Amino acid sequence: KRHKFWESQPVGQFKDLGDTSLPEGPIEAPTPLSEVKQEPYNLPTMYEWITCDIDSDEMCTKVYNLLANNYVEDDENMFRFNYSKEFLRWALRPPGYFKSWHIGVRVKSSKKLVAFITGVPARIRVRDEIVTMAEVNFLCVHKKLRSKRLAPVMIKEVTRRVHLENIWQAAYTAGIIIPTPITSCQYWHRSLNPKKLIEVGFSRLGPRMTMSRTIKLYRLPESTVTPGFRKMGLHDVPAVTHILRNYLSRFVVAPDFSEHDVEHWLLPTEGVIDSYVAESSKTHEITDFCSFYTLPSSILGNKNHSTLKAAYSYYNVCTKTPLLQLMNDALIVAKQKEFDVFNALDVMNNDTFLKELKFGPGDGSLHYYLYNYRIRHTLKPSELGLVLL
Ligand SMILES: COc1cccc(CC(=N)NC(=O)c2cccnc2OC2CCNCC2)c1
Repeated sequence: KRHKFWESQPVGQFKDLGDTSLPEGPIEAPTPLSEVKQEPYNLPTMYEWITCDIDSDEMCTKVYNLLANNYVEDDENMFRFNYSKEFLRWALRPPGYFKSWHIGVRVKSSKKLVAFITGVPARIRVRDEIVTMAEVNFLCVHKKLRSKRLAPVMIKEVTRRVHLENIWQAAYTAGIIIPTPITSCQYWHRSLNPKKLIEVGFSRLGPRMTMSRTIKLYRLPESTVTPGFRKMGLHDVPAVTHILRNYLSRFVVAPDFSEHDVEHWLLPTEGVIDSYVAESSKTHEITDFCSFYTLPSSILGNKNHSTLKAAYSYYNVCTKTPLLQLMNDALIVAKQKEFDVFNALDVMNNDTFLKELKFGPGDGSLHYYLYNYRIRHTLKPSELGLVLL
């Protein structure tokens, strides 16, 4: 398949798959900062670049509305991600973030925001190398401006601004296959509110299943079972960082989280991120940890429901409690918080609980990519320890 743009970029090329003579690591060397293009790429005449200050409620609302109306839909165009403003502020302002990497395109005359792309800095370990990368996300072009080849120029502009900060690698995901996935993950869904999921067409009643039998199948206990299971607090950051770093060290690609990163990414924020620890009553040590983020979807064209409340598995670590039991407790608290569905990818050790906890396979894949970094062999999802938002 012709990938005009991606065949011009420093990414693994399909033709290179299997060529073990190519070294693992950066594909192109950094260029001297003086040689990085100083001015923004050209846009079609009537459009201009803007840096989106998401601290401003007005700008954050414009970004929210652009995404809510034009961002990723499922394959059957029945649902569209509906990231909240609080979620966007959390996702885009981690330690060391750059405002200049929150990039918008607007119509010069009307000042209407018509496209968006972002990067946030992250230290990512690839095998034994820790690489500071940009995590690129939220690439969105207004539905009315599709096929104007805006996406390539937005990708080049975020790349240019990342280069200006002396960062030369990036990580990103997509639901489509472009050159070249480092791994391809399956997504799985665990019904929490099966009646609503069937009403809105997210799920279908199984063969030889009635609605009441289906509701009974997915029923969960009212309360969690793990002793010492409680919400994570600020004072847990050092212990959570310790067990999380140890756990993530097992994977080929994983974030290199500091305590400061854990404080940002994993401390509970209402309606954005939920995280729980299991504290031993005897030793008071933190033995386990689970977390999920809140990403609702708009339901397109259902007369009774407008929003699907979805939880997405984030990072989970077990040192004492069986992962099956810890994740069942995560399902229980998600149900208590009235989520309709709990989603997970088959990354890390998730495949050990998905089927047993009654997750069903989703109808698509999520592909992970690195920019300007070659991985010698495509990874299995279980070798990946990175969850993007
Ligand atoms: C249910 O509403 C949807 C609205 C839009 C798209 C999809 C399907 C889909 N593409 N799902 C995922 O990509 C996905 C499924 C399970 C876990 N994480 C996921 O994506 C995350 C991570 C990548 N950025 C989007 C959120 C579903």
